[in-house]
This record gives sequence, structure tokens and C-alpha cells, in this order.
Amino acid sequence: MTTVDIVGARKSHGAREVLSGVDLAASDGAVTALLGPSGCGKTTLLRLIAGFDRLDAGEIALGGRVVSGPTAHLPPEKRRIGYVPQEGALFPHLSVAGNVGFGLTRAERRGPRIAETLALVGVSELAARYPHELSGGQQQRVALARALAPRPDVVLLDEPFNGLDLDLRRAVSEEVMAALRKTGASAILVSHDPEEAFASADIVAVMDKGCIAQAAPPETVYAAPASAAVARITGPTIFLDATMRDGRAETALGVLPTRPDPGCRDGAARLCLRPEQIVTVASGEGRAGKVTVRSFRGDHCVLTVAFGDLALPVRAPASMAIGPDEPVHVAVMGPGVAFSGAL
Ligand SMILES: Nc1ncnc2c1ncn2[C@@H]1O[C@H](COP(=O)(O)OP(=O)(O)OP(=O)(O)O)[C@@H](O)[C@H]1O
Repeated sequence: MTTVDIVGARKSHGAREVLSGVDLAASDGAVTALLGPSGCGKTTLLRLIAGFDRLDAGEIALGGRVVSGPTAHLPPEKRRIGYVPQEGALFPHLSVAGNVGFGLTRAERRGPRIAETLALVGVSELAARYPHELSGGQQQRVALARALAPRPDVVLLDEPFNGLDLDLRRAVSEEVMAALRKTGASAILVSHDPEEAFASADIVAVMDKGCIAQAAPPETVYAAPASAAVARITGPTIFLDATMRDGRAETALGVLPTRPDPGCRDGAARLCLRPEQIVTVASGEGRAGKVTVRSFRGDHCVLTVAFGDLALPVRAPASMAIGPDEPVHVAVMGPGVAFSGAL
């Protein structure tokens, strides 16, 4: 178990600065998700932590020891790190047991460690098979076993569930993360999927413009994003034009409460809401609007509701019998997050 401390990490690929001063502290034994859109530099950061690449500036310490910095670069094999690359990347010519034993000493390979690790990730019966004889989910479990076998202090996982289809992805990621947690290793999981990051991690570190824009528990980054960009990266958002006055937002849906945000001044602002905050209510309550579209989504439906020039998506029960041109009343549940500046 160990902490990962990153201060001012910078890295360019050619002329393009991909990381422009990353600060991140990942606690001992915790799972930290690095969440950000494709191309924002998540893999670049992971490779720097692993020691595959060198920093341009800044410092990375593992367990308090500087492993990357202006005068230090500990080689990857000395960092006690396990790496699970995208789509597993198992050695095709080795059996499952051969893959899992790859990073072990000869003595360890003869001992119980391979069987123990396969049991930990629930694939004991696959030891003699070869990678092409495994399903995608099984390959990912074996890839985790290979990373865990040498008992690393830190496990780095680079979008390990990307290649799996959605249903399998949820199940495999739950099982793999549960197995990982049993080891007590600190872990950094790269993801571009907010739901996966929320379900897996203790802390979600949101990457934007080459920096960590916010690092906080999943509930916090979702309900109280530090910027409009963080709000967009962490899930669906609805921005309303607002005028801020004394901590309340005047909007087309009425005067709405906001989370305390010292950064948002009185005047023009954007109020960020999550879709589930905008709901239908009994007539006489909330604001009256007119349905323009009803879209069935299985367990709920989404109404597009017009309030004069403004059209908003509104969640409603799937059973709600309502169609275009009918009136509906809409209210906002809970506070929004206000950001200074107009839409
Ligand atoms: N070795 C390299 N040489 C040149 N450019 C690179 C190199 N590695 C990455 N890049 C560029 O750096 C940027 C960040 O890449 P990176 O792979 O770190 O992003 P990412 O957030 O992990 O993306 P994804 O989610 O798609 O894997 C991209 O524009 C990429 O094209």
C-alpha cells in the first residue's frame, strides 16, 4: 500500500503540451478514478506514474519517495506498480498461468502465488487456457491477475473495460474492482465514463485542459462540480441563463436556490442542473409549460417542454399519459450550481 503524490507534472508530445501542471494526491489503499474526455492526457499521466515516460517538469512520489523528478527517474520495474493496459494485452503465446506468472521469480512461479491470484479474480479454472480461448471479460480478469501477482503497492488501470459490451462491462468492472480492493493496493483507474468512475472510485479526479480541475468523492463532483467543464465531464447537464442576486438564481423556471459558491458573483450567470432535478409536478405548482415532444425511455420518459422561447428536457414517469401541445407543470428539485458569466 502506498500514496501517489503528483505535483506540477508537465508533459508535451511534440509541440503540444498535454499535461500543464497536474497536481494529484491519491491516498493509501484508495481507488482514484482519472476521468476526462478522450485525448485529455489520462494515459499520458498513467505512463508517467508507471515510469514508462519521463516528466518534462514536476515531481511524482510513491509512498513519499520521489520516483520521477528533475533529478530522479526510477525505472518502471523498481516502482512496485501493476499496470493493466487497455484491452488487457495478454501475451498470446503464454497460457493464463504463464501470463500471471510472468512478473514473478522462478521460485514464486513454483509456489502457490499463481493459483492464489487466479482465485482472487475468480478464474482458477482457466489456468491452462490460452488468451484466444477466453472471453473479453475473462481476459480482463486475467490481465488484473497478472498485474496483481507480484503484490504491487499501486495498480494502474487504463480503461480496462473499454473493449467489453455495456452489460458485461458493468458486471466485470464490479468484480474486478472488488478483487482489487481485497488486496488493499492503491489504485488509479482511467476512465472516460462517469458512471464507471463513480461506481468504482473513492475519489474522482476530473481532468480538463491538462490539469486536474477537481478531485473529490463521486457525490461531490456530481452535485457540486467546480466548473462548467467539470459539470459536463461528470454527466448530463442542463444550463439555464440566470441572474444571480443574493445567492439565488433568477431563471425562466423561477427564482431557484443555488449551492454556496463563493466564486459566483451577482449578475449574469449560468445555472447548472442535472436532468433528474427537473420534474413534472401537479398543476398549480411550479411553472406551466407546453409539451412539444414525448420520448419514451423504458423506465421513464423525457418530455421536451417549452416555456416561451426556452425548451427543456423534463423527466416524467413512463406511465404519464401526455402528448404534444398539452400543458404540464414543472419544478426544479434541489439547488443548482451557479457559474459567473452568461451562457
Ligand atoms: N507518444 C505520443 N506522441 C505524440 N502524441 C501523443 C503521444 N501519446 C499521446 N499523444 C497525444 O497526446 C494527447 C493525449 O493522449 P492520451 O492518450 O494521454 O489521452 P487520453 O486522455 O488517455 O485519451 P483516450 O481516452 O482516448 O485514451 C492526444 O492528443 C494524443 O494524440
